[in-house]
Amino acid sequence: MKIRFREVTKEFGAFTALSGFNLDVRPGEFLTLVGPSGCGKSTLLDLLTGLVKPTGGEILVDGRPVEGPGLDRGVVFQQYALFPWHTALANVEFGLEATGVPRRKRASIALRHLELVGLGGFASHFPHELSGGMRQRVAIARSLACDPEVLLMDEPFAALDAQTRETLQEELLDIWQRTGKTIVFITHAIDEAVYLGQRVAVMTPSPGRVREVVDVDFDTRSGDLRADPRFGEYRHRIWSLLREEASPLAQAIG
Ligand SMILES: Nc1ncnc2c1ncn2[C@@H]1O[C@H](COP(=O)(O)OP(=O)(O)OP(=O)(O)O)[C@@H](O)[C@H]1O
Repeated sequence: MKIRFREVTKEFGAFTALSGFNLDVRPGEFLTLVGPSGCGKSTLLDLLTGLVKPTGGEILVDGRPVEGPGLDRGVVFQQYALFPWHTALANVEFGLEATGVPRRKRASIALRHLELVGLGGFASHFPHELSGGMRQRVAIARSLACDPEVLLMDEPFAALDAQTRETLQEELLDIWQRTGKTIVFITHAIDEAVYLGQRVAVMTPSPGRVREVVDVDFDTRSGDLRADPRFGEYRHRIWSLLREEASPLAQAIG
């Protein structure tokens, strides 16, 4: 297994955010994680990056406990987190500085990754000259340029309009297929989880744990997956799981 969460608990003072959380992620897998607001999705990602320590249990990457942040794990957040005073190229290069890549090599690696996300012609643009979708592409390029084995994504497309979001979803699948990265992708959106994930881990409300992992098994990932009748079936299955877990009040008003 690439990543293992074993009986992970996370408490913030008296509040338990995660309890008995178990999940395995396979090498090269695209796993999506859905759950209600506040169920601990972002906390899980913080644990996986090593920015936060679990209260109990363990998180293993390649069989080794996560001790802190590492270049083997790249992160893309909802907010672009680009430096406004740097060009797209310099933003991607910045990520490479930490990896010890010699200065003269950084520009060519950065450009190659801007090309990978379709922004080869925008290397000298500043973030304010780019659309939201383009800025998020730069953020993805910056993470990929460091060549992490695992890409952790926390609602990276949530702030984008529907059409841009669908375009970026397609592009991300393409990048995943080309690079073979292991991707853990957090989302609120059931459609997005089904479209992107080979498996969808459905979480319970706080304290979060895995309710069920749904295998999403399309014959092929090419073509319009959303038009496949099975897309609707998976969507409904996940919706039902989330609804079963919702509070009686939410069910009554929902
Ligand atoms: N540093 C912290 N101190 C105290 N409580 C925290 C802290 N970080 C998170 N929490 C709490 O832990 C719970 C889980 O938070 P988290 O952000 O992981 O949820 P989430 O599933 O990502 O939510 P959303 O989908 O709304 O982004 C929330 O109730 C939150 O208030």
